Amino acid sequence: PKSHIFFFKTHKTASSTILNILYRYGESRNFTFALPLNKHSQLFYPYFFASHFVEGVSSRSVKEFNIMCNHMRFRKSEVAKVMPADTFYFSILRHPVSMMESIFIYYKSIPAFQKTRSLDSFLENSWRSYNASITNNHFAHNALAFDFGFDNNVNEDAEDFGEKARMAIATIQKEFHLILISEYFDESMILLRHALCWSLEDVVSFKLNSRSKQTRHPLSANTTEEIKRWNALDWRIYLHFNTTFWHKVESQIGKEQMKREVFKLRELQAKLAHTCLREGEAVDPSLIRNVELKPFQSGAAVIQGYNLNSHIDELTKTKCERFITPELQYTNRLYTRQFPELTGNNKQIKPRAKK
Ligand SMILES: Nc1ncnc2c1ncn2[C@@H]1O[C@H](COP(=O)(O)OS(=O)(=O)O)[C@@H](OP(=O)(O)O)[C@H]1O
Repeated sequence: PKSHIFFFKTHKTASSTILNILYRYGESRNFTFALPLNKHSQLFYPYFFASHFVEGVSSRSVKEFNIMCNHMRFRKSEVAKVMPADTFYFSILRHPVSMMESIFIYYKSIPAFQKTRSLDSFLENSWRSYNASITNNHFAHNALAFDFGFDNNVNEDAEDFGEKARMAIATIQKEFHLILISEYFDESMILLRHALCWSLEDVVSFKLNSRSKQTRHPLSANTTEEIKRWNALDWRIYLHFNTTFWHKVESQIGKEQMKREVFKLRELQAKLAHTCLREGEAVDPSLIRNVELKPFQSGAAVIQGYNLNSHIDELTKTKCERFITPELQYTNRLYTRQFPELTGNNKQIKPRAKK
């Protein structure tokens, strides 16, 4: 199995669910994580990543890192300074239309969205009134391309658009071993487990960071097309890697084997949900009984979490708890475990605001 792993955590793409898988895998094997400096929850996003953002790099207190997976603005040359040469690089993309719908609600308080009623009204004026130079507005325009380190302020009608899109795709292709697709999350987990030589049990998860139904908004056909035009660079990148994803499925696993493994994975997940979860599924934050397990809330989104079954033994409880521990709390815990000398008992350990 691979033990040097870099997961590039993109925004609103099911990346927190993958982060949880990596945290659990690494924690149970005593792996060392490349965590953000000073107990931050992210690697100083939206600045371009620099190796000294990782705790233990400047101080040289860590000899070797196994896993790096927190939010960053990607820069391969800097990641390569932290991670060993044989590191496996992977990431995940989501359909730019549903991604934008999620982003609009989750980042409702960024300047570009703050005063807009709906995604439709934002898109009606975006070509004229979007101001790229204001902090955090990058979430509103080709957010995926921005995360990967490209210029996100590009227009489909510009003469050099095709060249920019080809360059972005070629760069991602060169720098990553595997690109997963949110819409095919379970299939993605099967591809990942094969690439990492992991067992099926290693990629079992519960969906984290999902929005409550009341904060989801169906989009019209017109809005869908507008989003594809506005986020044309993300759309091109997504189309390309959606195709390569299915090529990989066929060449590396085969469609029939994939079906069988996805079926088994869902069975394992259902069984675990039955054992661990009080309601058997995600619930709104107001219904979460243990405040320690409440996920971070943002913008106009209601982000769901889980309650544990009350009648489970201690060992099972510890296991179940790891599956439903939100990103910020889990990152804090790993940091405390990894750097006990930097987290004296007198320092309070509480989740920081994330975005
Ligand atoms: N397993 C699985 N399959 C499909 N989709 C999933 C899965 N896990 C999480 N999600 C959806 O991903 C959205 C949250 O993404 P992130 O965790 O990347 O968000 S964040 O950037 O870390 O805040 C969020 O999307 P929205 O609900 O549309 O906002 C989650 O519902």
